[in-house]
Amino acid sequence: MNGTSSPPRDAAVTAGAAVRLSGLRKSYGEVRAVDGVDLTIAPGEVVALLGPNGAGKSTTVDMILGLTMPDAGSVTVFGAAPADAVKAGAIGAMLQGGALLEDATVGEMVAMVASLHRNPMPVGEALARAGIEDLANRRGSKLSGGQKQRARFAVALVSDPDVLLLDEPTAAMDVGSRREFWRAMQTFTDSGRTVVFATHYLEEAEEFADRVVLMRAGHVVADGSVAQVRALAGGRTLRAVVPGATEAAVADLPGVTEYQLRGQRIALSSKDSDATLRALLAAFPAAHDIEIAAIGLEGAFLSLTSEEES
Ligand SMILES: Nc1ncnc2c1ncn2[C@@H]1O[C@H](COP(=O)(O)OP(=O)(O)OP(=O)(O)O)[C@@H](O)[C@H]1O
Repeated sequence: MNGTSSPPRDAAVTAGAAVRLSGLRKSYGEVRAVDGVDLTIAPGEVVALLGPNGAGKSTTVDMILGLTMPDAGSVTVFGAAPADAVKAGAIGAMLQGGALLEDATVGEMVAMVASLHRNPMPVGEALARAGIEDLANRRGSKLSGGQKQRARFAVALVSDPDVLLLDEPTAAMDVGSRREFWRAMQTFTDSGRTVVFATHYLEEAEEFADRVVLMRAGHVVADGSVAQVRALAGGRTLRAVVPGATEAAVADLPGVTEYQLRGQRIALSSKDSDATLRALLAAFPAAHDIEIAAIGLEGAFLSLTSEEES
């Protein structure tokens, strides 16, 4: 788990990092949009950037893409400056409201972007991966919000990039489209590509990211696996009926941070519910009606992003 001043991971990862941000800062007038971010993302990681409105997610993404110049600090993408990585086709991006041509068809737009790159994937493949083969002949002006997002996805994919940066990719999609989008994304990440996405949908981070970077007011306030970030805010709750349970035995279970015992019923919070459950069943094999509930990323998110500004 890394905090705001996370040390670089081991040297090999740092050297071969897909994305490396070091001391990154960007202010707009008085607003410190990004205020000292250090982050090393390894190839193959799927990272969710989470945070409330104005946390600095889009500004961070824009700096990784070379669209915004940092005031201080550095960004490298596979060791190169963002502009060079973009030129080499190593980065694909899907931005909030990224422009699409009104009069060109989806197929034409994707083909146009493909022609700018040295080793693009076939246009048909990009359309298929984005799940919009049937929209190849539809003009930009005729697309729904969700379809536009998928057209942007095809555009982002066609250079066959090593890193995909997605700023709230599913914002305009209905539940079904969102699911399909993430299924398509899974195919992309299964091939070892790196994905960094900003989202407000906690469940998307929970379901699809290997790693969650929680931002608030330009800072990284938590960085780790979904389970780690959740644990930061209190872990999970476990309830069970446990014949023979005693206060001392419950208090002794590993990971327990607080507990209540009423007759045979226990309710506890644990920072390591797997260890707690194993020990509980070993000590009390007759335990039954066991329920474990995650505090949820939402709980962690709220508690970590609503703290008083330090
Ligand atoms: N071009 C700009 N000019 C002035 N202020 C800006 C600009 N871009 C961003 N900001 C400010 O910087 C801060 C961070 O904005 P940013 O868009 O990076 O946050 P975000 O986490 O992506 O938010 P959201 O979830 O609402 O998209 C905000 O206070 C925003 O108003």
